[in-house]
Amino acid sequence: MSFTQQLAAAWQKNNSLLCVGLDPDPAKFPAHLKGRDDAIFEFCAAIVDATADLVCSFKPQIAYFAARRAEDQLEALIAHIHDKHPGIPVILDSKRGDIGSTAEQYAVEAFGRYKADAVTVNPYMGRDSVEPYLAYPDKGVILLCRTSNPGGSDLQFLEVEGEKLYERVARLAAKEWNSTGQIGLVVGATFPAEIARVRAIVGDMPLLVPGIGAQGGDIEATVKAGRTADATGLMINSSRAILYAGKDEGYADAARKAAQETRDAINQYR
Ligand SMILES: O=C(O)c1cc(=O)[nH]c(=O)n1[C@@H]1O[C@H](COP(=O)(O)O)[C@@H](O)[C@H]1O
Repeated sequence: MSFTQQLAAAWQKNNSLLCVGLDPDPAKFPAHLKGRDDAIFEFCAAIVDATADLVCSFKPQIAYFAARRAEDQLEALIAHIHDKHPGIPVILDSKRGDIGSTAEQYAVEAFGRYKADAVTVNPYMGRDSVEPYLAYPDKGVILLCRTSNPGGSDLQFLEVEGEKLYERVARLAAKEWNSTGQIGLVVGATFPAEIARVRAIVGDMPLLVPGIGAQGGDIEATVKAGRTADATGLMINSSRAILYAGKDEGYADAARKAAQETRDAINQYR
């Protein structure tokens, strides 16, 4: 099954547009996990098991694993999701962006090593930095377009030949690069007007929308700007607000409650 088919099935099955981001920071772990060799895996797997029926996808962020030499725990976590919660797509958030021959290696990393269903990619080096990922016809390739961070405007909002740079990325992605039909775009929840603009350019393409929760993006504005005619089309990511909803041994239950509330808040506006 392709990434977009898997995502469509997960939207339906769990009645959810919520993507739980897995950004494990050991400094924020509950005391009973501190000092354990497998703490990162244990922390994330408990969150995954507590929220898997409430989400349309999981998004592990590679830096949180690589910074602590915990890539083996990232591999184990993705295998755990595939094994215990089949059908929930895993987006590896690595935001790679390099020229073709090196991008080929990053694609092997994401799809061969980690067995992710989709990967985030920085397309600002152009077409040939995206193409190597499209050699995997069933895999999702989610391109940064209009990012949620304040500095995103420094470059992405520049006017180029009559359009904004992020609009050019959206147009190229939808009209010229999408040979597999598996491209998606990142648009921040902190910029709902631009979500609407991107939606108008790209049709039904899936949008990964981070920025609700800890970054303060507005759920109602995000959903109304980004939903498709069938009230799907979005993977609305929340990481810290779910992962660290609780501080003690009950953290997974607290994460479930936060995920449920977020999913329901999103569904209210679909
Ligand atoms: O590609 C991303 O996932 C991403 C793009 C973007 O524009 N903004 C953004 O915050 N992200 C990621 O989404 C997550 C947001 O985390 P929280 O702010 O804790 O919900 C982090 O993993 C970020 O790296």
